[in-house]
Amino acid sequence: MSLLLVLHSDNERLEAYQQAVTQTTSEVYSTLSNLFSEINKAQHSICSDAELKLMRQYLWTHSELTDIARLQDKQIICSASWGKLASPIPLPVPTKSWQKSGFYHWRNTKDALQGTLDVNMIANNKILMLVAPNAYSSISPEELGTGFIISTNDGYIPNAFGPIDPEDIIKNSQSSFNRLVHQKCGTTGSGVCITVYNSKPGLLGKDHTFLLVICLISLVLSVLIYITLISLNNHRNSMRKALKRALRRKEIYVVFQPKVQLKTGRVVGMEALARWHHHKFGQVPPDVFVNFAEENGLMPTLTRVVIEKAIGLAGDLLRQSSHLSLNLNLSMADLSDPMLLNFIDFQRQNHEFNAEQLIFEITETSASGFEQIEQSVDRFVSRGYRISLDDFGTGYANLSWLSKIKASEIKVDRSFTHMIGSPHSTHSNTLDAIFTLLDDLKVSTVFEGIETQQQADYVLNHCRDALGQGWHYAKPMSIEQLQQFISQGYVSLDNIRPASSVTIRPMV
Ligand SMILES: Nc1nc2c(ncn2[C@@H]2O[C@@H]3COP(=O)(O)O[C@H]4[C@@H](O)[C@H](n5cnc6c(=O)[nH]c(N)nc65)O[C@@H]4COP(=O)(O)O[C@H]3[C@H]2O)c(=O)[nH]1
Repeated sequence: MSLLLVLHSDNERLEAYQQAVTQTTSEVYSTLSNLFSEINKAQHSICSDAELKLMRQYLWTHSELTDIARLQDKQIICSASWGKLASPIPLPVPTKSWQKSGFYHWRNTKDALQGTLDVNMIANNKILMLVAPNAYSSISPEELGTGFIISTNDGYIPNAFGPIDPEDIIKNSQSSFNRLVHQKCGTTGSGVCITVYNSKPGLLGKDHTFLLVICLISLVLSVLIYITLISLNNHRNSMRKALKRALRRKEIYVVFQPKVQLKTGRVVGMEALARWHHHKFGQVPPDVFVNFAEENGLMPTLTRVVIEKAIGLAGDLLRQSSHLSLNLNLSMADLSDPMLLNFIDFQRQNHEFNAEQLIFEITETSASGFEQIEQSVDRFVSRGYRISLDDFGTGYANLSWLSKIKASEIKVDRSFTHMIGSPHSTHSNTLDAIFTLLDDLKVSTVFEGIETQQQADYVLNHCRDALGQGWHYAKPMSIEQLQQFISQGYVSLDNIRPASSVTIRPMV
């Protein structure tokens, strides 16, 4: 990520650098072409005092030049700095000549007058300009490894600066992982191309302080990640220990949520839901500790504790009211637990109620191991227990499950119930499809998560025999509250109505 940001900022900086080189080049080129035409236009006699005066005025006002000279027969005969020469100086061989325009160029050649400095020179048949070596100093790159190249459209390079052979950059002008290259042609008004490059993009080009800062930041981040992972691991470890202890001490407790027949408002059963309160972690949500138990192989114990507690609390009620059922949640691991059925039988026989009053909820979480699940379900059914398909509509293989698993109840996930009243047409289409499917299946259907009267009415209008569960009727509660709820009817508890105009009737 940080590398990408560095590369992005490298690109932006190179773009700005290209603009600066383009601007300086335009200025130098327009100065030179103005001077050529101004001196030509002046029509003074060659090397006269008037011409020398004019050349000096130009020289002093243009810092890009070190001298302006007058030529005759390819020899220098006077210059703004040196005046009339005692004897003419022949011009060196140019690096490049353009026959058509009559211009010559010398790149990095010894100054034709003094022979000391390496300069760039440009001339036509009459005038020679010596370009100051510092003409481009204002755009010398600050970045390590950055340079520029000015090239004409016939491939000649009048000026270049930077650590890499300019020919090499022009030949391979594509950017690569170790070189960023930007090239633009025709933007200076003189037809030349400006190429800028960074031969050390990304972290390669950063100075030691920058790299040190990056290393320190990475180190601090690694340490933070390490500490977070360690503390997460410690948290998991201490949670694992706490859950084990809670299971050993049977501190997991059970609450019950009533299941209501929508058309009569009668309570027909209840679902047992596990709860865990820990002095340090607080009230841990069941989704969390159930998953945690699954991941840590604690599921067989958790399921046994919940079943024992739920039957222990609700057993008498079930014996006295044979029309009531108790829903218990099972995980996939429980289905393949060979001793679980015997444990359930034992708990049930202690309280002497019918096997069919127990409904075991299973959730489709994976399409794998399907045959094994089918066999386990058959074992439960053969002992008289009932099976409920929980969270219907959210699993992997609803229809194939329905055709093979001997489920006597389907619990429609609350996400569907919550679509009721939604203005989206896709939601009402989905609901229509669910109701048609359920109508064909002819099994008992429970709508989970009914929270409003509107939802209760809608379900009842589409499915006369539907059962419902949700906060509209009651939230999960203790067994004492449940008994009171059943005997009084929920109207007196929450002051809410049953579906349509149905009145709730006290049970038992
Ligand atoms: N928003 C909304 N929620 C409603 C409403 N009515 C009921 N609920 C919640 O919906 C969940 C229904 O249980 P579930 O689908 O079996 O889903 C359960 C079940 O899969 C799992 N679970 C709970 N107890 C046990 C257990 O003893 N064993 C196993 N294996 N899983 C359990 O944890 C899940 C969550 O349990 P809870 O948090 O108790 O959440 C419960 C219940 O409190 C409503 O109107 N609106």
